[in-house]
Amino acid sequence: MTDTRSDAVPSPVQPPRKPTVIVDDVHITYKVYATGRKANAGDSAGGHGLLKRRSPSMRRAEYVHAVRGISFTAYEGDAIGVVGSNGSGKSTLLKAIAGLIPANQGAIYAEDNPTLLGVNAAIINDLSGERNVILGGLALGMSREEVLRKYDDIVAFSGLKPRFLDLPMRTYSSGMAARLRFAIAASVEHRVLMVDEALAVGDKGFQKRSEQRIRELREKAGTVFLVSHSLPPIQKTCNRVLWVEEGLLRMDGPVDEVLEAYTEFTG
Ligand SMILES: Nc1ncnc2c1ncn2[C@@H]1O[C@H](COP(=O)(O)OP(=O)(O)OP(=O)(O)O)[C@@H](O)[C@H]1O
Repeated sequence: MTDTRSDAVPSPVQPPRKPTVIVDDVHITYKVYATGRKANAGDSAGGHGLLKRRSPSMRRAEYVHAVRGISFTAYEGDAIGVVGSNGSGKSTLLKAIAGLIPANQGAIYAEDNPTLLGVNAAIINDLSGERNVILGGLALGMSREEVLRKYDDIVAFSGLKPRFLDLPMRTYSSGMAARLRFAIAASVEHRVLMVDEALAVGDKGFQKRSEQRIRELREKAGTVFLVSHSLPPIQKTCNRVLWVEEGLLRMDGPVDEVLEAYTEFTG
């Protein structure tokens, strides 16, 4: 439509921003089998219950509608904070964007393969930190030579003392393991990187390095999603925030505006 008003000021022409992720009316429902007493009410004919094999028909299926019709578009250069109460559907949404769980309804279009980096990301606990760096790098598409070239930087970024690198990862604290995972993932340039709570685990130095890395990824026109219950990392790195509550997108907008409303909501 043409603006015919004589006082209309022509806006400067901006190059169109390129979408990297389009989430279109996505619904995700988990089907869970309840194993509580009620669910096993028909299961009382003999046996001591706990270890007894139950046929699926005897278990009560329940449905958790974790994401209920969320839509938004992310663009290159966006760093998007994702906030919301516990259990509101943030991780479920990111897992679906990463292609780890299917949407029951709606569609997700993503450029490249979005990488989800979570505190629970796969790591082989019986292998040493060193082996995990190499395997993790290979899994992210680096060549062996590339991983070896970046190895020292990855370890330095993680802030782990080198002696730990020879030990199996099961001997690491959860914070140490999360730092190493972030360091591995941050060594690759991602078009779409999603970080779920990983920044909350490190000390101040690690948090600074992580925030800096997120800014760099964003400057290189990647898209970063950052789920966090701690708001300062979002304030420091993001240009936009999605607020998810009870599976619905409650707000999508500039950082200050959304965080102000969210803080008011959470008290
Ligand atoms: N694997 C699963 N099976 C069944 N229900 C699940 C599963 N994962 C999550 N849920 C349920 O889906 C809903 C959303 O969970 P989700 O983990 O996405 O929330 P969240 O916003 O990331 O929470 P938090 O901030 O506590 O990490 C919750 O009700 C949760 O109980």
